[in-house]
Amino acid sequence: MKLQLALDRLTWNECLHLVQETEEFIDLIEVGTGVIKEYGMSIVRELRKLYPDKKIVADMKTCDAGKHEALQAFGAGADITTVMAFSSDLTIKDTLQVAGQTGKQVMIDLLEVSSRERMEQLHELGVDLVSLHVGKDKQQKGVFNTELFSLVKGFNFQVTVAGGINLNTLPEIIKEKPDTVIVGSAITKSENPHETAAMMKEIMNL
Ligand SMILES: O=C(CO)[C@H](O)[C@H](O)COP(=O)(O)O
Repeated sequence: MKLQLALDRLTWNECLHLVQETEEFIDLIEVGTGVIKEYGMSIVRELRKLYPDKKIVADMKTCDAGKHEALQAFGAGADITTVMAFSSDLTIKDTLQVAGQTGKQVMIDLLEVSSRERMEQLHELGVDLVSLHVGKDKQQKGVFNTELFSLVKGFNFQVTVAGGINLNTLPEIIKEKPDTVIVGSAITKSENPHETAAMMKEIMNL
């Protein structure tokens, strides 16, 4: 099971510092949407240069102009780009095509999507990687709940999970055996990100 560090609502230097602090425990670095809006592809390029062997996710949250945005993310060195599940099928197809041509991957963000019918359609489109996600704003009403896994049960997707996951909720989540757990604030706002990331990785390896 992999640990993905989400870098959100942080400055450039904070991002670099946090990756440096947690490097040995994280499998993927996610450059968050807000960080991309602030610094563009430059910070993806910088992280690629600093961490040539780490997988990098550009959380583009693409919902249109799929080809262009996928080329942007992959061109900057990202291994994975994110596309919203509610996007047009054409957007999803285009990004999957670019990923296929470049040997990269598309992660479909299931934020606010709860229909099994859409899961069928995503499967038909050739999607293989999805993210069960409770958004930052909605976390005011509760963080990631394992009931969400029922949405993807029976599909052969690689599953990642995100949404306010912390040391208390992690043990229940890993029982569902997601491929990747995405953690942002619980590490980035921790007093000791190194220690928190280490503890999370240890729980995941149990
Ligand atoms: O995609 C995101 C926000 O849209 C975050 O990367 C994801 O929710 C993880 O961060 P946190 O653990 O702080 O919720």
